Amino acid sequence: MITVEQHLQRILAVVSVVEAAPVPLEAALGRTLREPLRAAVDLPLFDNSAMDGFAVRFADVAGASAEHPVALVVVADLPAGTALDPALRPGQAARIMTGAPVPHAADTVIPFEDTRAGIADSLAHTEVVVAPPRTGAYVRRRGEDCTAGDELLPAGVVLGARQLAAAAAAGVAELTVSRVPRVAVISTGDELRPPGSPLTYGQIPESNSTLIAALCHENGAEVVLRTSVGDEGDGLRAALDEASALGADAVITSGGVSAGAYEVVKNVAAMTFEKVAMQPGKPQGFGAGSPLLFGLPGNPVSVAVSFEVFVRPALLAMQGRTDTARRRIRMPALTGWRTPPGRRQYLPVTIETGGVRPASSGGSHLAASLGRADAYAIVPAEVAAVTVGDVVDVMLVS
Ligand SMILES: Nc1nc2c(c(=O)[nH]1)N[C@H]1C(S)=C(S)[C@@H](COP(=O)(O)OP(=O)(O)OC[C@H]3O[C@@H](n4cnc5c(N)ncnc54)[C@H](O)[C@@H]3O)O[C@H]1N2
Ligand code: MOO
Repeated sequence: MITVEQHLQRILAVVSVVEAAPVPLEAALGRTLREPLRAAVDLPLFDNSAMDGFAVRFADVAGASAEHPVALVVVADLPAGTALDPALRPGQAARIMTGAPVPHAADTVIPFEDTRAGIADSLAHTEVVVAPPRTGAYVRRRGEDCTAGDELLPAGVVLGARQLAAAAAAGVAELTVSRVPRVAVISTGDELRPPGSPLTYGQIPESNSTLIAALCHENGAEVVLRTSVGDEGDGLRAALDEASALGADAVITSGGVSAGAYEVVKNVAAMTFEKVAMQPGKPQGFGAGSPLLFGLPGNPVSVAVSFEVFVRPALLAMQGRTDTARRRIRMPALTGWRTPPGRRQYLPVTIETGGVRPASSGGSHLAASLGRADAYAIVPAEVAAVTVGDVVDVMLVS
């Protein structure tokens, strides 16, 4: 048996990064950034007001209080978007709304709440009844967030909502991102029928392609072919040819890689087969050609775990992602469980207050229980059992 790291290393050693091209922000969600995002403008672009109120000269209002209000003459009205920059003489103020440019002649903003009449009759005069805490109060300074040319994101990060919003805010309309990798998903097994179709004795619903396709989408890849083939005949060979014709970057098969009499993937696909010291996911096939071939074992939990451990890092590396590892935390076990001898365990668990609890007994066929899991507990090969309170590594997947 080889270790998880050995198998992963062999895979990552032959992954090549797909092409990159500029796309509009609307098309960039979930894609990997390939050139750093640099701000096109200063943020904020200009000194502007953080509050609805009055732009004032600090010196005029420094001594204001309820007992000694300071009366100011309002000489301008500044909504957000205005291009006005009125001059203010001593004793003068400009009414200003949140986001409007603060006149160069002002240095401080007084919110309506700190004036006697507030917004009422605020276009001609106002009386300030609370002194601002300091010069510059409620003024959002030009460039305090970033200045034009600053690197806001490095190449290699995935673009989510917050990253795209940062680009938009910084005046950037296009980002250079990786092409979406193309994946073919092939399930194997005579017993498989589409979910929901009538089943005769011995048949089961086909679920691995649903799992793998969803995981591909979650990780930035598109599924260009999804099919199920039998254990005998030319189905697998034809599906592999079709995957190549469709320009697949990777093919992910499930089933047909262990020690039985009808191991179609083992018989047909140009893969090397290994036993990896993990449970589930022991039998693994991999083909280093083009497309890359991943031969995952058929058991549904084996598929889910194998995808996380081997396929996901490869798909992310293909997109140029610098961080391909799932986030791991350490949490106590809320109940104990048994572990397989000599193999690293990846146990589906639920995260609860104060720790993790097994989502199943650990059998690699327990597909329904997998629906409850939001993480995998990772237990080293040399640990024989986990007891309540033991702190375990937990790989977060949702
Ligand atoms: N004599 C041995 N038998 C087995 C070994 C072994 O070392 N020696 N390894 C076991 C382990 S561990 C695993 S994991 C499985 C892997 O088997 P295969 O990859 O050959 O997968 P199949 O036999 O085709 O299927 C296994 C299991 O999963 C079900 N399955 C398959 N595909 C799907 C699908 N698309 N959707 C839902 N369920 C699927 C299938 O019906 C089987 O129950 O081998 C052990 N045996
Ligand atoms: O290694 Mo298999 O994936 O345990 O069931």
